[in-house]
Amino acid sequence: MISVQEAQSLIKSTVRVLYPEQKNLSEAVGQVLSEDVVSPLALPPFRQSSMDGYALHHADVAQSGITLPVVAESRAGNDTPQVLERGTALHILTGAPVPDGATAVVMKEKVERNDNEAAIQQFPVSEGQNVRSIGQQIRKGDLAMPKNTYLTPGSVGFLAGMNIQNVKVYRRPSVGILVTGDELVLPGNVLPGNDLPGNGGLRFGQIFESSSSMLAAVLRAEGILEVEIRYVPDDEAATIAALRDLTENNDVVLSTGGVSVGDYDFVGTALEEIGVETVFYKVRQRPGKPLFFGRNDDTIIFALPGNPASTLVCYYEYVLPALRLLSGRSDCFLPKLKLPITHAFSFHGERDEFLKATATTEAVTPLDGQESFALRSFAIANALIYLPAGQNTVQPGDLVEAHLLPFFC
Ligand SMILES: Nc1nc2c(c(=O)[nH]1)N[C@H]1C(S)=C(S)[C@@H](COP(=O)(O)OP(=O)(O)OC[C@H]3O[C@@H](n4cnc5c(N)ncnc54)[C@H](O)[C@@H]3O)O[C@H]1N2
Ligand code: MOO
Repeated sequence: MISVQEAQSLIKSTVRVLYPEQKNLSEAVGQVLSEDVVSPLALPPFRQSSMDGYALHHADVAQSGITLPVVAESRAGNDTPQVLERGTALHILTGAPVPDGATAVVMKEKVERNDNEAAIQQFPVSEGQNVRSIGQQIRKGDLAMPKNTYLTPGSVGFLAGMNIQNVKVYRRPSVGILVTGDELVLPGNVLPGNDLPGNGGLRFGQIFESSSSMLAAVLRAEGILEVEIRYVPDDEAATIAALRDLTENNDVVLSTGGVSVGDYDFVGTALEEIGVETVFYKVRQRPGKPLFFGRNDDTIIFALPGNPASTLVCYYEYVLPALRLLSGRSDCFLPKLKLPITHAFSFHGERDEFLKATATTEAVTPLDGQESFALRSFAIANALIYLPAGQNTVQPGDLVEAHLLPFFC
């Protein structure tokens, strides 16, 4: 059994970034640039007014109240270059080209307009005031965004403003999910005769399968939509066949259940049978001890423990970082904050604990119902508290490490 830190560093050292692809800019948000983007033009491309007002030569305003004739107008979209004579003013609107000869724009609120004259109620007027210079944001040929930058909506807007329509980004992984378990019934798949009052549609011994919807949901939240889900009973041959198919067809395979030591846990045998190389098996943590991580050619494989809360903790702490590394992100782990805990908590044993919690920027509260079979606390959690085995008793106000889930805002 290895530590949480050893497991996470093995993931970092094992996972290699996927090859890049050309993507339409509008579809590339959330992906990582695989090459530098250089600006093909200066922004702004011409001298622009940043205010509605009057363009003039700043030296023409020798005192407040000076009056200048208004000789022309420039509005946004004006495509005719203009020249301003000394001693005159030009009515200008925000975003419009500033004429040659004008060195400043005085905002409308500081001007009294009478017919064709503008009385400037400001002194002094400084050179360059309210004028955006050519290339003030970026010059032609400058590095706009370096390789390995994560594309946010802001990045998309910035690049669109340079007429960049396609970008080269690291590919997102495709994911195969293998769900194992004889006891599982797919939601919505209630068999005739089973919908007896009071049993919710289940036969004795059955439960509704929840982990595949949950995994598809966290993958969707990460922008991963290429997801293939296979369901198998606790049967060795079926598990081997499905795992082999998924491993051949995907960058990442996640299995749920059947990875512990039970007589009907066939995932371990199947992994061995198809030749998956073990990177680690079992992590000193609760929940999620029987986590397996391995690789087979270009595919990485996580066998996630079946208890749904264990599945999700392992997803956030190990699978998500691996998916991000594959996609070219280096900031792959959940962000961490040291926060005071609001309630006392203690545990026994030698495994580190991950507790479902609600966090604010001020404090973190462990939730009731930490058992690994239950998702009720996870349903409202926005953080995990990480307590190493050495910190097994905490009092209100003690600082603990909170790992913020992607939904923490
Ligand atoms: N003798 C031992 N028994 C167990 C050990 C151990 O060390 N020795 N470890 C326990 C721990 S910790 C965990 S976690 C589980 C993991 O076992 P598996 O990965 O083999 O999971 P299963 O037995 O198949 O399922 C566990 C539990 O979760 C439910 N489940 C499974 N898949 C789903 C799903 N897709 N949707 C909803 N619920 C699911 C399943 O019905 C079981 O209740 O092993 C312990 N045992
Ligand atoms: O890890 Mo098990 O995940 O303790 O229930």
